[in-house]
Amino acid sequence: MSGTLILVRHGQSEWNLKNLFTGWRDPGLTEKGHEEAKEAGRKLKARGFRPDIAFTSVLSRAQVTNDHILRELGQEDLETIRDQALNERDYGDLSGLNKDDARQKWGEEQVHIWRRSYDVPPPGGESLKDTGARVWPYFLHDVLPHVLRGETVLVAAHGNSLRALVMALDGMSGEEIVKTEIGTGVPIVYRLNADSTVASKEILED
Ligand SMILES: O=C(O)[C@@H](CO)OP(=O)(O)O
Repeated sequence: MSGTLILVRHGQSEWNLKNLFTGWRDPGLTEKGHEEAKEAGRKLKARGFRPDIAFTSVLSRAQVTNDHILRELGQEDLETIRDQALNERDYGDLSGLNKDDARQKWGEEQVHIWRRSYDVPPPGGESLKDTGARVWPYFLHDVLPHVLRGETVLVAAHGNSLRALVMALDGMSGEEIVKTEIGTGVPIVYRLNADSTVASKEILED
């Protein structure tokens, strides 16, 4: 066995609450979102996790979530690497639109395909496959080496950048990933083997 990889989606954002496609737009967290992020930190502290390094995106909702977690752990000065590769999927022309309005305009099925399919991109944006094509190489090159050295690594990111990561780690098919949702502020803890396969996975839900 090698190290531990902790994935956390940011707490609820203002645009999650307003039901808007967000992607690379940069709204802040709601009160509930701040609380969810702190709770993620408390859960990790209660289980004795102490990250050696943290990674996050260049979007504030993920960075603030990372800050809350580190503060709860008493590790606010921990080295944190920010990279665009961990950003949310780019929702292209859908960014800023209301998801219910989009369903009215294009139909329930089409909107679900854009939101959850593996390889159908929304107009002007990234499919999950496109998102994985930047998240996975970054993970392999920058994040995984820390885990394989036996470290505990925190990644605070986004619903779809984490879906891409989980899909690859769990070896899911394009059909399986359609049903996979990542909850806001819910830590997902992987222990990886020395050959980088998954030894165990635990979702720290209430
Ligand atoms: O709007 C977004 O960027 C994402 C995450 O909030 O939404 P969805 O769950 O529809 O992929």
